[in-house]
Amino acid sequence: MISLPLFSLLTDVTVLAQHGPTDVPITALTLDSREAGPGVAFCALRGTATDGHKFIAGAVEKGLAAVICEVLPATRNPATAYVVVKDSAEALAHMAAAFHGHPSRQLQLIGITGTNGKTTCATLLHKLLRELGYHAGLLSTVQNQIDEEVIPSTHTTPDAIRLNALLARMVAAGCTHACMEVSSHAVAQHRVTGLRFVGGVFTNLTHDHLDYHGTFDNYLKAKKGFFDALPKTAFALTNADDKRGPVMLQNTAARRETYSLRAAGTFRARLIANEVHGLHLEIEGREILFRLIGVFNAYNLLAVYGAAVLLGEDPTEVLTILSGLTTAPGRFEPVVSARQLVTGIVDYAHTPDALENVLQTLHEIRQPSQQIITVVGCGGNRDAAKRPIMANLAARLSNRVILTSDNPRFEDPNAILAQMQAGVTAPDSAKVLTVADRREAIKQAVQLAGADDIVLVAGKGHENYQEINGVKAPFNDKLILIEIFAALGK
Ligand SMILES: CC(=O)N[C@H]1[C@@H](OP(=O)(O)OP(=O)(O)OC[C@H]2O[C@@H](n3ccc(=O)[nH]c3=O)[C@H](O)[C@@H]2O)O[C@H](CO)[C@@H](O)[C@@H]1O[C@H](C)C(=O)N[C@@H](C)C(=O)N[C@H](CCC(=O)O)C(=O)O
Ligand SMILES: Nc1ncnc2c1ncn2[C@@H]1O[C@H](COP(=O)(O)OP(=O)(O)OP(=O)(O)O)[C@@H](O)[C@H]1O
Ligand SMILES: N[C@H](CCC[C@H](N)C(=O)O)C(=O)O
Ligand SMILES: [Mg+2]
Repeated sequence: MISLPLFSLLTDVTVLAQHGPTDVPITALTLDSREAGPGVAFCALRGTATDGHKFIAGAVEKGLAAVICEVLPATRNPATAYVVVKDSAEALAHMAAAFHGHPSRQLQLIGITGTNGKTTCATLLHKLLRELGYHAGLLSTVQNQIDEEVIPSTHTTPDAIRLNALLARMVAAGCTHACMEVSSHAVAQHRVTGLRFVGGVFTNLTHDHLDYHGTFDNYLKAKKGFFDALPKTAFALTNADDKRGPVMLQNTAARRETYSLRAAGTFRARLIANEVHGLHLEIEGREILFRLIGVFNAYNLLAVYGAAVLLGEDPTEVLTILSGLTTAPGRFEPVVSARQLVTGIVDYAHTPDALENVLQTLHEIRQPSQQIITVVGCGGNRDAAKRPIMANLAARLSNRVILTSDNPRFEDPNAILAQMQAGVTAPDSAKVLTVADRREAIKQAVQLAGADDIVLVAGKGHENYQEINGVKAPFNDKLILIEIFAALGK
């Protein structure tokens, strides 16, 4: 069990005031008063729904060792240490890193940020490092991994306590490298503050999460914040073809590197062909076939190639391994029916840009006779502005569309669907059906599909649940597609 004196956790924290004992032993950190108890240091965070400061008194009653807060409570327990800081989330991140012995400093830690492609790039880089022979960890939306051991993930980027605990487990298991996704929420909430990265990668920035960040500019600032905090020993690798790619490098101390399919850059690729069985690319003079499909994946592959070369790996060996890798679960994943009459594609496209890319890719690789039937929904309690845009795109780029539910959470599924329908233009409306029940929607799409047609089921990818009113019921697009193909004899 870890037990460290409070003062040793505060080395990197700017303390405004301190009351009570300073050398109390801390055996656990928490950001949730419900986990309070003897030996625990509770950080009171201001959240989106409530304020952790409200729970300080209740937590202290449970025998808390220390409280980290922005506002000192008027009544205090003399046996408890109170540490006043400017920003509790920032303080918590530094304390969590110190509590776990700064595991990021013992790893080659690479962070990947951007609207789309983080999971794909982090997963590919992890697979690549494993095939190069390293012990390596992964923190991603789909799952966390220590080498091949899978640890379920709850967030794209876990909170600072869980994050540092996971990195420490990686170090203990002998990992030399770790790849992680850095979400904009994580940057805004200081989940990654205090970590030492050897490299940062930016994929792209398009519409998402405006409900949380308020404006696109704030969303951009959150992503850029990650690059701004990179040390000068790190590399900062950005997508030169993305409108916001160069902005990411503006204020970073890190070594500035770029990748591009269209312009000059440290790492350059040329698209030779984008076909149903994969991508044919020329990377730095070498022509290679890859198993991933879609031009967007050419960017992901190039980003991963660049990161690996910047880590000092041999370019030829990296390309050889990359050419054999398959995509992350639920990312443009083909599901072919037993009798091969219909092709299903399960994809995690849950933003307008991702959906457009995936549909565009299907247009590029399909035979002219193949129809595209799209099943798509938009998440509840998430950015509502993307709903009409996604429905509009789906209708414009598909032969038929079934609008359905995707984790309605605490919203009325029919209200979400009405907002989606509002984006469909009158000429496209005849192509669009609305079926709130997702299983029924997938079934109707498969029924509509003729021989050889393509059914795209978008939005949930690897997810194995449908979240309705706070309850996650088992639901997996891929398994349901397989079941429906069998039931309908396709
Ligand atoms: C919007 C958001 O990011 N919310 C995260 C945030 O919760 P919150 O701000 O709502 O917290 P709150 O309920 O207001 O409570 C404030 C504080 O009081 C504490 N509290 C609360 C009640 C109590 O009795 N006692 C107590 O101490 C809470 O523990 C919290 O520290 O802090 C929590 C603890 O770290 C997170 O679990 C929670 O993630 C929620 C579940 C979530 O859905 N987050 C999503 C949006 C998210 O983070 N997504 C990103 C990116 C997705 C992507 O594009 O890939 C991710 O990285 O996963
Ligand atoms: N480089 C890319 N550019 C645009 N779209 C992409 C790119 N890579 C993947 N996509 C699309 O975005 C979807 C999500 O990809 P991925 O899971 O890799 O992104 P992510 O950034 O991890 O998403 P999240 O923020 O939800 O964790 C994919 O299913 C695909 O449709
Ligand atoms: N990381 C994203 C995932 C969205 C996936 C989609 N299926 C949804 O539920 O909206 C989020 O939490 O906003
Ligand atoms: Mg992800």
